[in-house]
Amino acid sequence: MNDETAVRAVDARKSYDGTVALDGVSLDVREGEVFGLIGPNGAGKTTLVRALTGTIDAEGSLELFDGPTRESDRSRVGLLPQEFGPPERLTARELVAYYGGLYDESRPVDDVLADVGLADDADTWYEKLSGGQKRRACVATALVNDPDVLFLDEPTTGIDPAGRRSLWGLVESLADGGVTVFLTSHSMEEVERLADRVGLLRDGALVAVGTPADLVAEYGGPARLVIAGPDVDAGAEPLRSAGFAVDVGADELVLGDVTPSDLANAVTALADADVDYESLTWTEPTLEDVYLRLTGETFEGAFTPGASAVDRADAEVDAGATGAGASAGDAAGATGAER
Ligand SMILES: Nc1ncnc2c1ncn2[C@@H]1O[C@H](COP(=O)(O)OP(=O)(O)OP(=O)(O)O)[C@@H](O)[C@H]1O
Repeated sequence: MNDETAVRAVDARKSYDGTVALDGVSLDVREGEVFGLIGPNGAGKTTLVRALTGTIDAEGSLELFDGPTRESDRSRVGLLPQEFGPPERLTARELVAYYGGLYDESRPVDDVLADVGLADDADTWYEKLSGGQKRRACVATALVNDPDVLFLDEPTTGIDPAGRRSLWGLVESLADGGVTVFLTSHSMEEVERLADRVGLLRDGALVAVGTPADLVAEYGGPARLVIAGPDVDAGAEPLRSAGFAVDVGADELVLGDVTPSDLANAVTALADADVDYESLTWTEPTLEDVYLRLTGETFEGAFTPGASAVDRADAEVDAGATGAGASAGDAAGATGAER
């Protein structure tokens, strides 16, 4: 990454028949940076991608490589639109070759197909590819001109987990090679993994921009401990007496602002009160929490399954082994938790 600006919007505005899609968006993306754009359906992500790539007109200043988007060198730009319906009666190879033919110079088609994991399906009709394979073929059309800036509008929708990971690896290697990537996605895992910085769009306005870690620190909220089981509500009062803030849900207790050093105390309070439970899950905030908090979206039981769950047996063993004065390190170690 360097300090040159690859993508810039200054006060970008767009309305469709009275519907405000972009309400004054300003952002800069540096060369070699992976920028992730997130936001609810209808927030304006696709509209911003279209404005930045010049596929729609918008008010404000839209720039690529320090010049107006409309005047930019198209051969330096790759675009995977959210909706893309190429001719079906072409093989994957012919499709990518067709797009390659639109440029004076393009990459060898088979190399591009190999990059997206379609080497073995190069001669399959587009219409006979699976949904995920079609999406990969579409990604290949965006790569064939070897772009310096690549716009990917929900690239992994419909792609299976292994294919998704291989596409993530591809994006990472493109970024390592200096390609600027502007990515929209509804997968917080994808954005958290790939993006150097993330922007959250809501109602056409950019409400937060930062590195995933900074956004999580600022907006993610506290770590939580979720205690689950049909009889756990009996643990609410003992845990409150032990100093925890406790929310009682359906077959679960949610303890807010729990640090690793608090875990053993919670286990001990449950054991002392003879409360039965099936699982303990300690969860650090993630980008998904940031998203939910900043968009105001929520859903019943909106607790992300933890990265660090202990089953009851392990918890009891650890509580028993360390006694009432269990150390923070022991408890955190039992969950594999990291701060
Ligand atoms: N061609 C269009 N004509 C009329 N309204 C449109 C058009 N394209 C988008 N809109 C409206 O503009 C707003 C932003 O849409 P946009 O597709 O940019 O959102 P998005 O964040 O990409 O959504 P999603 O996550 O569902 O893809 C929405 O209210 C949408 O209905």
